[in-house]
Amino acid sequence: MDVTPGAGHGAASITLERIRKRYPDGTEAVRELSLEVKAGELVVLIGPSGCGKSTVLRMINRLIEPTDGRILLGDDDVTRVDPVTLRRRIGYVIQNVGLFPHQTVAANVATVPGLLGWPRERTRARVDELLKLVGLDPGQFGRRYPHELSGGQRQRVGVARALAADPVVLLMDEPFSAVDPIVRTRLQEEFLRLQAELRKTIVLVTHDLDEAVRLGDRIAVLSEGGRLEQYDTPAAVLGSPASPFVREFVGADRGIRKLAVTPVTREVLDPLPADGGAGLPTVPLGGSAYDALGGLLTSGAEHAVVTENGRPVGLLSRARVLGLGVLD
Ligand SMILES: Nc1ncnc2c1ncn2[C@@H]1O[C@H](COP(=O)(O)OP(=O)(O)OP(=O)(O)O)[C@@H](O)[C@H]1O
Repeated sequence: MDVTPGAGHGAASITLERIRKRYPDGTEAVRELSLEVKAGELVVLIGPSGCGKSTVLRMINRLIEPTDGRILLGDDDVTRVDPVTLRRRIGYVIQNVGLFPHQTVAANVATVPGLLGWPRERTRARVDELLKLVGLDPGQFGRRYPHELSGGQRQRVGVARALAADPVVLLMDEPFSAVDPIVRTRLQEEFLRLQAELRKTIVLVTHDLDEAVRLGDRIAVLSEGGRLEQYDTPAAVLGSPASPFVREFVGADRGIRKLAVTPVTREVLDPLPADGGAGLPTVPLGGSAYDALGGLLTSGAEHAVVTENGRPVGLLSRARVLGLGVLD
């Protein structure tokens, strides 16, 4: 089994082997797709509307049955596992969360532990732990009903519910798209922190390229019929699109987007001047080239001092930063 270093407890790889989905009306939603997601990896499926992203996601937890092909969770063929048992091992988060409106937040999060017959105390402790994990105070929010929450809070409850029974895989279909852009960015940041801790295997569907670039360890770009156009890191998808389709899809501003996923490394630094760069703006080593450029433009300076643990290690020029956004 393919596992990324530091994969979370029980995280399983997902292997799609030549899967196909033809709906009863003859629509070929997915013609043939093979894809491997390593244990502990966050993979984003992106592509234009109708290209089959949701169909692929729902075949993994068998809300939709594949017409052909195999899907493995770790070494288990999902088509041989009872679908209900399967879904308890897989967390699923959808756009409008799908919380039960007449149940409290705590009861919503406790859904799967309840189905699994966990003792009440264990369930209660788990619910409290998860609400804290997603940044909601259990005492304050546990007794509320979904309509008494903001959109962002509902989304967090959705994530807590999906994580409740410690699933081996998390599937997320446009999880952050129902909230406004500012809340979305904050939820994405919180989610990345959570994932750094949990290291679940996650497949996330989105329309939003910035979200894909920000969240994905790897991005799978799909075109109509679930055709895999490129499967690579965000920097590679932006920097070296594998086909005219991908080039067009990632758009004209991909150079800027590439800066956002490219760190400032020692290789691009010049030596510090004799005065140590006094008065120049500072940027951290390992920070994004995009943020470094932002710092340079805001201060109006041509150079910034790059620091590591607060100590200056070199000089970064505007030209060097812009060079990092140059594309193949
Ligand atoms: N139950 C169904 N019966 C027939 N065709 C369907 C069914 N569900 C989806 N489709 C079709 O399958 C194709 C893929 O749909 P899917 O929802 O997987 O795409 P998507 O990439 O997730 O789209 P979007 O980004 O708009 O949500 C589309 O052409 C859609 O119309």
